[in-house]
Amino acid sequence: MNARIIDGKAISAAIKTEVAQRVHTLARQGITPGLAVVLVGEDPASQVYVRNKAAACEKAGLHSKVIRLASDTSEEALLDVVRELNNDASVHGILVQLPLPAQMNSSKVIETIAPAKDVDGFHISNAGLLMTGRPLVRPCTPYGIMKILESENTVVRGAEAVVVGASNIVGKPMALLLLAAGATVTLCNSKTRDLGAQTRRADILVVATGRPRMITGDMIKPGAIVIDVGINRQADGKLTGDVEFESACKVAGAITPVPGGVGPMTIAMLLVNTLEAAERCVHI
Ligand SMILES: Nc1nc(=O)c2c([nH]1)NC[C@@H]1CN(c3ccc(C(=O)N[C@@H](CCC(=O)O)C(=O)O)cc3)C=[N+]21
Repeated sequence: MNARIIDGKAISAAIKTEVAQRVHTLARQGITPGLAVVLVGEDPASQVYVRNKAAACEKAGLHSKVIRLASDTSEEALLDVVRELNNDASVHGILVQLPLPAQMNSSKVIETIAPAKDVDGFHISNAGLLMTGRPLVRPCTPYGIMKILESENTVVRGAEAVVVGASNIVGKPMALLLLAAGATVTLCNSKTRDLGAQTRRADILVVATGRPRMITGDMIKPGAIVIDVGINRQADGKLTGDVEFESACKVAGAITPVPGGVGPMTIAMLLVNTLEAAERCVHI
């Protein structure tokens, strides 16, 4: 058997087209959705992501600005920038690129962002709303994965879903979104005993560990849908996921590639979250 390769670029393009239409509708009411991305330091990977986000905004008709701060910026100076953006009516979404330099307390920075402008969905208030089943802003990567499942017509209700990796950014919100959609969810972490025994039960397997190729074909249930969140740069410069693609393809029913899978969806959902933050300004 050979897995169907899920085209995250195509799914994200369709979402971005829909965003562009809704941006056009808002424009008639005199509102242009605005995203502010704050980048502290010169991490080259972060620079690439930030450029991609800005380009995607421009293409969909959103306004975006990037605020670049030196890597030795103090936490208080960054908090001042965030507070200023909170008070800026032209800014509907604020994203502080992670990871932050060591002198910064990321939680404190995230908790300073106004929850309604927290388009990453990382603020404790958005995390709490998601946990209690009335989400406001959903984290972009898990939200994008739900859109992939929808686009693949995957039956989530009643399915066995296994999430590997329990981060606040991907694993935990992913588990909550799958649970809300009716899946039976197992959330694995780095201490999980016999990981393969867990992953082999999964109809839906989401892997977000940051460990290149750790999930191999023998750990996958035949016919499963496999979602690879990993983006690992190899020595040869190429990207690889957290799933060993070649062996996984022989067992899975469908699989997301890296690149071209989850990554583009994250950006598309960032646009959706920013658009919806702007739409909420009209409705209240
Ligand atoms: N506050 C915050 N929010 C984030 O959402 C956030 C962050 N910090 N820090 C870094 C990670 C990483 N991230 C990616 C987004 C898109 C791609 C993406 O579009 N990837 C393409 C190509 C990537 C390439 O070629 O380098 C793909 O997978 O096809 C990747 C990674 C968002 N992040």
